[in-house]
Amino acid sequence: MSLRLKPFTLALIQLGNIGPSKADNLKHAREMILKAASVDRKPDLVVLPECFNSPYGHVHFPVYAENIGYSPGKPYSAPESKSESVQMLSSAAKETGTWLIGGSIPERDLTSNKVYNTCTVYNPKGDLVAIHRKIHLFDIDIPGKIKFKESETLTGGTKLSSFDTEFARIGLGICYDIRFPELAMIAARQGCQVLIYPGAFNLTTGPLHWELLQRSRAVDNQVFMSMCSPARDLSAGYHAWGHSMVVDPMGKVVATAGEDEEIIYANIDTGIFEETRRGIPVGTQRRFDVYKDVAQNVPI
Ligand SMILES: O=C(O)CCC(=O)C(=O)O
Repeated sequence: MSLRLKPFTLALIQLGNIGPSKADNLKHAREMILKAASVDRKPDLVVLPECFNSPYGHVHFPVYAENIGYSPGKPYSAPESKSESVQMLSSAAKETGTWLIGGSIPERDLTSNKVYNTCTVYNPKGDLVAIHRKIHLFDIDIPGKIKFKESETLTGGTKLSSFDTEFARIGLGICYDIRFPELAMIAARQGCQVLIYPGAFNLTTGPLHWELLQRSRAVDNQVFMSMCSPARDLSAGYHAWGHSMVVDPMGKVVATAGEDEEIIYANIDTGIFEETRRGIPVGTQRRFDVYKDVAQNVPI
């Protein structure tokens, strides 16, 4: 059943000071969630970046990984979770009374022993209501620039994820997932009006692709698209691009951060959503009769 988009305020925390101490990372993230919520017009939804509790790199994932008590097909829980990150996020959502997309953390599935890059989502009561395991792993090699291979230690998720709030249906992805338009397209067709992907692009692909990809997914699907990055830290092993961003369904950047730690806010406006879909009705003009085979597995 589709759910009507209502106006709401989104806060993105471009978190800095992510170092080797998980306890310090969690403490700082918690302080920033409280700070993001302690403004006159409290945001409805607060978002953290990808890998906010650990340094970013495949060697770190297994070391920082936590079991979050999730088994596919079983109801989620938060209060019973033994994961210190889940406990912090759940209590911060409850304390602030806001929805919270808890960026992502390395997650270990105790049954399979596999490690995932996982986003967890909490309602204002602190219940864990959704999880997304990064589907497309960040394996790239641009000679002389950047080589990264998440698949050395991570396994890709196998499920699309979204959740319903009282103001929107929100589709989830993590970083590299944005390069695969199918994910966003399916989420939009399933009624998501807002797509939020915690991410951490880099200084090679960030300048060219970070904004381009978000504006593309927003325009393709006539949705709000947002990615939340860590702040740039040139003393860390991985240099994040920063520039956390919110794009509206016409492709306009409505909020953007710089490179440093910062909280940005965006008012999600239903007018532009409705006008875009009314004015450019691509949603009802698709020619599946012509491109019905597009979903076939034909490599480019
Ligand atoms: O796609 C990119 O260029 C960056 C992706 C990335 O940093 C990630 O998936 O963590």
